[in-house]
Amino acid sequence: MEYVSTRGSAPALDFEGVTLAGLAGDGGLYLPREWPRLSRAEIAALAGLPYPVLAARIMQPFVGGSLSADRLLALCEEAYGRFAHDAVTPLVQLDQRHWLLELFHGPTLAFKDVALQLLGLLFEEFLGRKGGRLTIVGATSGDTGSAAIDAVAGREGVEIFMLHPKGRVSDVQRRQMTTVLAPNVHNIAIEGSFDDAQAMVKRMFADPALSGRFALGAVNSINWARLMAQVVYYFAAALQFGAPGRKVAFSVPTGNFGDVFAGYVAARMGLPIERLVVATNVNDILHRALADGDYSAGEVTPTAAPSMDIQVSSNFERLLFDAGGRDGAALAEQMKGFEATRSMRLTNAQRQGAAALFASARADADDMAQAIRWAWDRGGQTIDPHTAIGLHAAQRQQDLPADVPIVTLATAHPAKFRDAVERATGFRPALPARVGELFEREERMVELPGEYDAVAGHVAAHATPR
Ligand SMILES: Cc1ncc(COP(=O)(O)O)c(C=O)c1O
Ligand SMILES: N[C@@H](CCOP(=O)(O)O)C(=O)O
Repeated sequence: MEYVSTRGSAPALDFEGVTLAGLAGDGGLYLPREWPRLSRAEIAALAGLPYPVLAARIMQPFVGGSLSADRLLALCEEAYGRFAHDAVTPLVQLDQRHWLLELFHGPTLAFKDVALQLLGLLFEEFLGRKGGRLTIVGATSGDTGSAAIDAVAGREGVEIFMLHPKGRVSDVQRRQMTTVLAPNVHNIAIEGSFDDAQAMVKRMFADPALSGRFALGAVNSINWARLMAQVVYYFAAALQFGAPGRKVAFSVPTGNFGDVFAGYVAARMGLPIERLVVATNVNDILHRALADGDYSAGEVTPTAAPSMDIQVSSNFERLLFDAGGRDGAALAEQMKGFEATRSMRLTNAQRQGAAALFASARADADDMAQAIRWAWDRGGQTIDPHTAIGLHAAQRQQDLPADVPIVTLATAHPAKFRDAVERATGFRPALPARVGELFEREERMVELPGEYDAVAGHVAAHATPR
């Protein structure tokens, strides 16, 4: 399998290459040159497989010659063996129509674990072969940070510098990062928003002072391997509803467009998906882009769903490339314009390509609280604010055919955001024992101004050269 950049000029790489590279050298994001397709019979044959086996089967065409089938399966068994539910990503029914796909049974209680537990192992595998080292630079609005740190803490040959927006993640999210005291973990709280942190990370990849001295790697969903691992749970859910014989719709709480793009990949592989609903909070650039073609970023508004407080949504570029006709040179121009003005219009081809599968909806604070209460009224089901935004959007899809179930992706455990859940329901969810005594532990992080030179200088001073 060969991977190409959305901006057309970086060299094509194999799976091992894109996993270690993260961002493409031309500033674009890697995608497979062609989508592997599964026939209806091949999809039907996947029903009933244990999650790690299903994961290895779905991912093998993307991994190609970089790992043998046996080795990939062994890594999947190790990664998903750390989940607290046998099904890994279980389905829960809310009513006749609405279901939750619980993605938070991993070690850090968010959907990010599904991909990052595997990515940590892939880094170790590939670095072990080459004998190199990797300096990971990442940005988080709360969940990627803790999942990535858990996946790489203490691993040989890897160090991680994780930027988060100071004061804009929940206490549980912050402590899940800052109480990991392994020497290869560096937490940096910056003044500003997640968008500022993400822009700095992308700039580091293009900065010869850093990329020349250190082998930079990515754990954000700019790294193709993140998305690849997330494709699996769309298959796992749809198979339980009778795929390929029955269609399913998914509602996805969205920020950086990685999770919902993984659903798009599943559809491109042949999984019959009726609709993908992009659910946003008031940071609604994606809702505006899909509804009327206006992709213009405003200031980020802090909300009770902080992990979705994002305006510049990295993976949207992958959709614009694929749905818009895969013209890398034209997209590079379009993205250059966006980077200069923070605004662009989608082309007709991009809008039509997206409209074939995607719908969108936006939820404000009241919509979110109402959705949390609605689930609570269904037998005391607790959902977190991000999941609630997805559920709100799912409930707006009244035009779906009556026999199509709609599955909301439950992206975080409610206890990660227990203040918001308690405000909406009066019930305070307890943290599962597997995260330990978070509030008893020492924290370690540095605080830096939201200035590139300060942050890049800190990384350069503390990272280990290649
Ligand atoms: C709990 C939660 N829900 C939803 C999202 C949005 O997912 P994505 O950025 O893949 O769109 C995130 C962060 O990415 C998250 O942490
Ligand atoms: N919501 C994310 C933001 C980073 O997204 P990613 O999927 O690109 O890593 C977070 O919680 O950190």
